[in-house]
Amino acid sequence: MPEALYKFVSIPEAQAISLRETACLGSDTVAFTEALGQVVAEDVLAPEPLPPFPASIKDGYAVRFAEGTGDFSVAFEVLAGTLPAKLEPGSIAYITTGAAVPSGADAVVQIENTEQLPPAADGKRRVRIKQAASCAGEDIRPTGSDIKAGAQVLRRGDLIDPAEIGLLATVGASSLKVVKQPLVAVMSTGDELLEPGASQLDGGKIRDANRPMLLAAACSAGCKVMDLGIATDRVGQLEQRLQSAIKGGADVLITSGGVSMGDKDLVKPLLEHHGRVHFGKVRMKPGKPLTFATLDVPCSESIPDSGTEANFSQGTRRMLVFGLPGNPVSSIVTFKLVVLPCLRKMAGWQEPGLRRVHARTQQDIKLDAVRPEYHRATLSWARGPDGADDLQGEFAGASTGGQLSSRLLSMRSANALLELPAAKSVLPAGSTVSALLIEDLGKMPIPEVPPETPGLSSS
Ligand SMILES: Nc1nc2c(c(=O)[nH]1)N[C@H]1C(S)=C(S)[C@@H](COP(=O)(O)OP(=O)(O)OC[C@H]3O[C@@H](n4cnc5c(N)ncnc54)[C@H](O)[C@@H]3O)O[C@H]1N2
Ligand code: MOO
Repeated sequence: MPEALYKFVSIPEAQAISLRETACLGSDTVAFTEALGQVVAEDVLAPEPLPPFPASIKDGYAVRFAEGTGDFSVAFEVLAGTLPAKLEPGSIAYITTGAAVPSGADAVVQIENTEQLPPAADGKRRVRIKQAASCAGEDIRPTGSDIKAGAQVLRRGDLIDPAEIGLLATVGASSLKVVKQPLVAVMSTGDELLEPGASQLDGGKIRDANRPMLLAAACSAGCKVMDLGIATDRVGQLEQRLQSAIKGGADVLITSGGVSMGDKDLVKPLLEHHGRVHFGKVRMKPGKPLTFATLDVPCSESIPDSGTEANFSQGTRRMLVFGLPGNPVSSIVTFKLVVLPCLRKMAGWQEPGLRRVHARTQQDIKLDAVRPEYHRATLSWARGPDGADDLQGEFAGASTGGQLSSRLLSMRSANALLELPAAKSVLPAGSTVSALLIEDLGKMPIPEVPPETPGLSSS
């Protein structure tokens, strides 16, 4: 059915429908070093306490707290990674940070609070404790004070960032169960498209921007990808690539182009032929013809029938298909708003939606009379009214300029989509709007600090 005959859905409806059709993938066991960006599928427990022994927090001397200040002979040295002897009364032991505190000692005095004395007649080192430890246990990490034996260090559903990799290493979890990464196939459609490496643009051609961009977007969402190339506007070409996605085991197929009203907009009919189109028109700008379908396709791997090795039955599986509009900005914006939450849900995220903050607009913005707009903007942190107070600051949302859905430059350095209502009016600069985060705010630009006015600087 042509786009005109589809019922409009809103973006929240489109997100709810596509998420409802999306299931979390199964789990895989992987080496912990390969797990970055994935979601943990089982709780991870610490098999032993950390530190596994009482450990010194400082370079200094292991002492008996009750013996206080005075001159002591240094009985032995404890270096990190060695096993100490017992400390007898009346002596102290040199110790380095992280080394095991000898039994008999119950505090560590840092080097700064001691003084080297001339060696004793038997050649033993002697040290003066000038300032005693203030309590028993000072500068000692007790056994298990960082992590108790049996403690849950990662919970099912946690996302693995570098710190989690460090935790897995700490507890010796050399492999673990994680939710599988979705396999995402991407194709571009359109007779006008050339490979990005094409040196000349003759005869009405342009370079294919969407496929590399969407492959990169899927990669940065932690997915595995399959590049299906460019399909010309012919049913056979689209069909052949669809079959490649199915045979290749793709969980998701993303197409771009060919979803609007033209004679050559063939994606919707193709998806209707093979599966169920859940929506084909979304009340949003950019991205109106966004299309979502589910296809029940043969499993790429044969499933062994119970017990009999020789007998394999062919099951079916669900493949999601997102037909994104061809305009490059519409493609990437609909990817962020609708595809990304589904990829996250498949990968095991508990809260797959985009995060929302408030931002103050920096320019007047003309609103679209009919469609709510997702206006590309760069958020930065604006300081409070006196220009110095970070705690009273807020996000400033600067428009990336012309918002035509062909102008990919409007996505450059955009880290948020301002959610603007449809209205026949202009939203004045200084308005507070909600903004959906589409990039890591840790990379947002740092606003310049205004130069100090002479004579007004605070002391
Ligand atoms: N009569 C109507 N025409 C259009 C309507 C409409 O409601 N009535 N909607 C417009 C809107 S809104 C959009 S968005 C586009 C989407 O169209 P398609 O998804 O069918 O995309 P194409 O027509 O194939 O391409 C649109 C535009 O984008 C360029 N393009 C396509 N693919 C790529 C690519 N891989 N890399 C770079 N650029 C690409 C293409 O050359 C076109 O300029 O439809 C409007 N039309
Ligand atoms: O929906 Mo389109 O993306 O306005 O050009």
